Parts: sequence; structure tokens; C-alpha cells
Amino acid sequence: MSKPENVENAIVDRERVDSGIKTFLPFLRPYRRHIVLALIALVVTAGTMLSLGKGVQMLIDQGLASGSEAGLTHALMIFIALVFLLGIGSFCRFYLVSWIGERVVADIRQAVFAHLLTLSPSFFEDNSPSEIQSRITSDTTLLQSVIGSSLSIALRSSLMLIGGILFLLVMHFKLTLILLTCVPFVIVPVVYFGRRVRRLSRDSQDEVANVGRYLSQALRHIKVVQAFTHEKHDAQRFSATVDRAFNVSVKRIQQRSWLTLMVILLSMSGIGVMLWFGGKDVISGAISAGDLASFLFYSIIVAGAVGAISEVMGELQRAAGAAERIMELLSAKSVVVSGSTEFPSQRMAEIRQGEEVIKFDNVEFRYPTRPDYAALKNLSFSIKQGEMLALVGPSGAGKSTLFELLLRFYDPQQGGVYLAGENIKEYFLDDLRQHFALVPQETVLFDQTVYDNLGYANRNASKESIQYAASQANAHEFIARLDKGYETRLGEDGVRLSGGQRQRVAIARAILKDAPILLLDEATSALDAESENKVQAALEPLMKGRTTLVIAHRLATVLNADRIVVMDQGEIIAQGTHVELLETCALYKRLADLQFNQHDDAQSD
Ligand SMILES: Nc1ncnc2c1ncn2[C@@H]1O[C@H](COP(=O)(O)OP(=O)(O)OP(=O)(O)O)[C@@H](O)[C@H]1O
Repeated sequence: MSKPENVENAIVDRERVDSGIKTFLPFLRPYRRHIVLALIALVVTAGTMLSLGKGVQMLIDQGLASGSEAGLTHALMIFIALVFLLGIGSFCRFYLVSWIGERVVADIRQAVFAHLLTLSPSFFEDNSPSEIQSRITSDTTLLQSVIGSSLSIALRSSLMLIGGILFLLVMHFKLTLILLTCVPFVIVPVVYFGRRVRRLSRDSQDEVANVGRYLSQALRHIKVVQAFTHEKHDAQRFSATVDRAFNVSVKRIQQRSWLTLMVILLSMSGIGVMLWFGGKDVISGAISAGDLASFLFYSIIVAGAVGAISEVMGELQRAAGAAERIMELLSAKSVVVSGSTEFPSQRMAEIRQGEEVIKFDNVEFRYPTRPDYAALKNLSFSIKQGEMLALVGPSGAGKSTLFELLLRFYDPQQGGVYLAGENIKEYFLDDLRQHFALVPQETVLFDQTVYDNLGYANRNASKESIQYAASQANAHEFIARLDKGYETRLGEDGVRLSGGQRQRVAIARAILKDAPILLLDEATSALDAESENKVQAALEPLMKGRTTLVIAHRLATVLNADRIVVMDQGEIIAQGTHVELLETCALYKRLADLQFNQHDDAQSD
């Protein structure tokens, strides 16, 4: 079994995020062979392109100027051969570089998602899921275009630049110097504007993520939007968000446009000056017309290379911004650290009925997003093997929080939670969680088939055992009535099922998980009286012999419990049986009275 890697404090540590594309080197390493081949193709194409200048010179001096037709044919043959080589080299370069771009981005997406799944829930309270989604999709797409094209353009242009300058130097030293004095004038604005583009790119990607976040929230909760007739208001707020993104993009575009303008003006002016000097040399007979033509050819190549580099520099800077945002995700640390001890399943099985199995020892807990409010305090109690313990208390008392600590979604700041005699922090996280079957307050369903949704609890479950679990949870009948039965897709968030039906699916999942400890969070609250009775009947054999914690508001559950723990404002204020608590706990009596009355009212309806 693969164990989650050990992770430590701090959620996102921006300081440690190493900016730039170099952080992605580990993702490139597996494709060294492809990279070497792409580089060879790159060198071949750049070399061929550079040789074309010589071809032009031959064409003019040996073919045209000498008036020899054989010379012309010969020069043209060489030219065509070079063009062929250029074509094939470009084909290989494009294919290989694009392949590497696609592959690396696919790997990055997989790595980021796999890493995110190991982070504790508090990370997602601080970082909105839709913003993360935008990083995984749009930022990686940007990276892909950069790795897949801009980077290759930058490399090719650099080669052309160096090669072109070398050719020029050999051909005509004086003219080359004139050309090269222009280079710093081009480089300075490239660096200056490039930096600004990079900062603005990051802002612009952040704004795009905001647009995505707003959109997904409104569409996910479309019924609430429409029920509160909020459409116009939401549309206006969305427009404001989109406009902010637009404004940031415009600033970025302005910087890039300036960059392009400067580069074209400066490099072309350089060529103009050089042509003037070169033209004078041809007139005086110091160099041939072919020399000047090929010199011009190389100058254009050099200028084109500088232009291309400055163009893609902006892209590379944008990608560095995107890379930073993705790196932040990859380097995010979970606040919950997995232990390194195998869960003692044997010891767990040997714990006899009535012996202590779970213990909360002087626990105090504050949610990371609400550090001044203790959701649980001075909390000490234990649960015995096979016991059915009901947790009762007003809304916000901290009942669900107890479950969250047991599953180690969070760790208490003080005290400890013990399972089978050991602090649960010591166990491997996935080992620990495998020992609990949770029926949460809100059933989460995925846009998959009923089979997939039920099988989520146990990937090895056969179709027969899934159907059996569904019938035990009183869910088989309504599933069979769906248009494709168990093969029906449930829609995003299971929108095709009623609240009660979803809860029964959740119970069937818990049945399938077959874990030794059951955590039921108001498991039957959305059921009508008849379904509830059936589900209760199904739960009973499941709970038999199993340690069960039930967060209960329903009378039936509380009456069946071996013990009831009453909580209020994060503390245990009383425990005992129903009859005992009626005598000793005023809060419990009040809650029970309310339930009795409701129950009576319901019966008399
Ligand atoms: N993720 C969270 N971040 C910050 N505070 C939270 C979070 N979840 C719960 N709380 C707060 O912790 C307290 C206990 O919440 P909890 O959900 O455990 O109560 P509960 O007893 O289960 O209530 P209910 O019966 O309404 O489900 C509440 O005051 C709640 O506002």
C-alpha cells in the first residue's frame, strides 16, 4: 500500500517557492532522450537556415553575376537540398517539442492533483477549490504553450542569433560592429518591459481565476440565485470581475506592444545604417553584391532572432508567473502529518466487547480559520468496543467536529485522541481512516453511475454485493426505478436524487465499507417516517458488535443508544442513559421534551 509522504506545518510557503521554470526541471528529466533529439533537430534547422545565406551569395555571385547557367543550376540544387533538410528538421523539431510540452504538462497536472489530495481540509478553506482548478487548467495550459512552442522559438532564435553574428563577423568585421552596437539598445527594453510583463501576467492569471470562481459558484447554486431573484445583481458583479481581469490584461498587452515597437524600430534602424555603409562598399568595389546580399540575409536573421526572442521573452515571463502559481500548489504542506505506524488490526480485533477502544483525552480544538473560538474544550471521554454512543446537543455544540478529529481532518491543539491505546497521530492516515465508515450530514455524490457511487466505499465490491448493500439500506427499490437502474448517472452532486434517497445511498456505502467503527452524522434526518424505520432496521444488524457513534436528534436513535453524551458549546455537560439524563440534565430534558412533542405532533398529523 502506498503511504502518504510525511508533511509538516505551514500551508503555503511563498518564500520557499523557487520562481521560474527551473523548478520544473524534475518534470523534464524523464524525457531526456526526447529533449536531446529535439535539440539535434533544432541545431540542424538553425544550421541549415544559416547556410541558406551562403546559398543566396552563391546564387548571386556564381549564378546571376557570372551569367553561367550551369552555375545557376548548381547553386539552385544546393539551395533545394538545404530547403529539404530544413523542412525535415523543422518537422522533427515541431513534433518532438510539442510532444514534450504536452507530456510534461500532463505529468504536472497529475502530480499537482495527486498532491492536493493529500492536503488536509483546512488547506481548501484558505484556498478556494475553483481558484486551484484554474491553476491546474489555465496555468498549465499556458505552460504547455510555452514549453511546446515559445521555448523552442527562444532556443532556435538564440542559435540563429549566435550563428548569424559569427557568420557576419567572418564576412565583414566593420559592418558587424555597426550592427552589434545596436544590440544593447534592443536588449535593455526587452529586459525592462519583460519584467513588467511578468508581474502583470501573474495578476492577470489571478484575475482570470477570480472570474472562474465567481462563475462556478453562481452556476452551482443556480436555484438559490433564481429563488432570491439575484440574476441581475450577480450578472453585474460578474461583469465587474470580468472587467477587472480585462483591465489587468490590457496593461500587460500595452507593455508587450511597447516592447514589440521598440524592438522593431531599433533593430531595423540598425540594418538601415548597416545597408548604407555596405552599399558604399559595393559601390567602391570593396565587396561583391552577393556579399552584401548574404550579409543582409544574416542581418535580417539576427534581427529576426532578436525580435523573436523579445516576443517569446514576454511569453516565457508569463509562463514563469504560471509556473510560480503551480509551484505554490506543489509545495503546499498539509497541516495534518501522517504517522508511520501500521494500524494494529490484530490488536483492534482482540479488544473485547466493553473494553475501551476510543479515548478523547483533555482535547481542545480550534478550527484554523477561527483561532479565537474553541470548537471543543476540556473534552475527555471514552468509547467501549461494541458500544453505541449517541452524541446530543444543540446546533454548533461541536458534535461533527468530534468526527472530524477522529478521521484526522484536523488535529487538536491540546490533548489527544486515542484508538486501540495509541494516539491516532501515530498511524498511517489511510490505515486509520479505513477503520471508520462515515455517513456524513450531507451526502456527497459524484456524477457517476449508482454502481460507481456505491462502490466508492469499497473498490473491490462486486455488483451483487453493491445491490445487496443497497437493499439493506432500503435504497434498492428507488434505484431499480431509475431509468437505467444501477447504471444511471446521478448528475453533478447527485442532483437527480432527493435528500432522503441520497442519505440511503450514503448508508449503503457505509454498509459496503464494512469498517469496525461506524460514524453516523444525523444519518436518518432526511428520511420520512417509513423509510427511517426501514433504514433503522437495516442499520441495527450493521451496528451489532460494531462500535457506533451517532450524532442524533432523532428520538429512536437516542433511545437505542447504550450511552448518550450531551454536548454544549464544545464541552460535555452530561452523559448517561436516556432515563438518567431526563433526571440529571436540564438541557437534555429540554431537547427530549421538544423531540417528544414533535414526535407526538407528527403522530397526530
Ligand atoms: N470548518 C470550520 N471552520 C471554522 N469553524 C467551524 C468549521 N466547522 C464548524 N465550525 C464551528 O465549530 C463549531 C462546532 O461545529 P460542529 O459542526 O461540530 O457542530 P455540531 O454540533 O455538529 O452542529 P450541528 O448539529 O448543527 O451539525 C460551530 O460553532 C461551527 O461554527
